[in-house]
Amino acid sequence: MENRQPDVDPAVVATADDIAAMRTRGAATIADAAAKALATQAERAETTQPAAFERQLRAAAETLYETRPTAVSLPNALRYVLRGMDGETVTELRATTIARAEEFRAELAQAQQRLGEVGSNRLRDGDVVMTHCHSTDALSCLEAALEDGKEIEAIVKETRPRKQGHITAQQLREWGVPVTLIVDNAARRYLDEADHVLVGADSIAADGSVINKIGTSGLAVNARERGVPVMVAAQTLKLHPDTMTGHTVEIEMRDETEVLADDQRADITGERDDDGLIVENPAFDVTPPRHVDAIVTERGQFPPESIVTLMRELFGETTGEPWEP
Ligand SMILES: O=P(O)(O)OC[C@H]1O[C@H](OP(=O)(O)O)[C@H](O)[C@@H]1O
Repeated sequence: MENRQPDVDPAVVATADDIAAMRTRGAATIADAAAKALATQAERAETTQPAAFERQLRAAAETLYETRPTAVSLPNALRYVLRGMDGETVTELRATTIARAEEFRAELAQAQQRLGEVGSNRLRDGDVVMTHCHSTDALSCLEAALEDGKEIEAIVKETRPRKQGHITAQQLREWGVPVTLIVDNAARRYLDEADHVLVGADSIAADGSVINKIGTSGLAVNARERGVPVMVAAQTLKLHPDTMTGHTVEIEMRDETEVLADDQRADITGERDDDGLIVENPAFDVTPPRHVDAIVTERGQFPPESIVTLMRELFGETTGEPWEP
């Protein structure tokens, strides 16, 4: 990423690059990396002027924010850290910002653990869980169930195009969970063997819609038809405050080469200079609340339609860009 903000520390730009390229990915992991990057910016900011310090922190937040548009955990993290930046001097501003970032990261880990315990209560000994993509919140539920001594099996969707299902399979096998890996197209067939669909979320809208990895909505529709409950594991950090005031969540469109490599495109188009072949690569889709049974958070589980009450409690009616004072 080109550093258009001269005062932004190279480490922050590197974090932003990693998020944009998905070397750092997953909504919670992105939030954690962003908070850490703001702490680094605070540590390294070279100025004795409080106003310049604040400007640099806001510029760093903007650089991080511009990486990927869908996971609201990113702006929520930036907003949380910047709201803790307080003091009359650079020394005070630096200390409060770093402390706030550390507090955010600790709370993130705790929330994920608490959420896992709630989600685990929905799982019974011997259950088979179908997963989509890789979600640390969803895995936390499985980890807690295993710690409770429950035997769990998993059907893991590979999740085209980036195949993050492999990361899920790797983690589950490390924990000793029997895993059946399937291509996405086989999901409906294998739903007959599943007791739950368990997915994470990048954002939750005020009406209870779940924005998650592309393919989640089709899976949820099929699960409903088969009578398999759909459980969404999402820390309250995934609640999207702007949706309370009518905004929609932007769906990230990623590069076509994730779907079709250049040589594969050439196989299709041959010698033709073919602009009639279009590849679309949306990273996320929207699952309406009627196809979701429960949203599991660190504050308990909620039917999707009631999530707005929690959002009001947590955010009030305030929104705005994360770097705005
Ligand atoms: O926060 P946790 O639960 O780890 O992940 C939540 C979601 O983030 C991921 O997005 P991507 O892979 O970054 O595009 C997946 O869609 C996953 O379900």
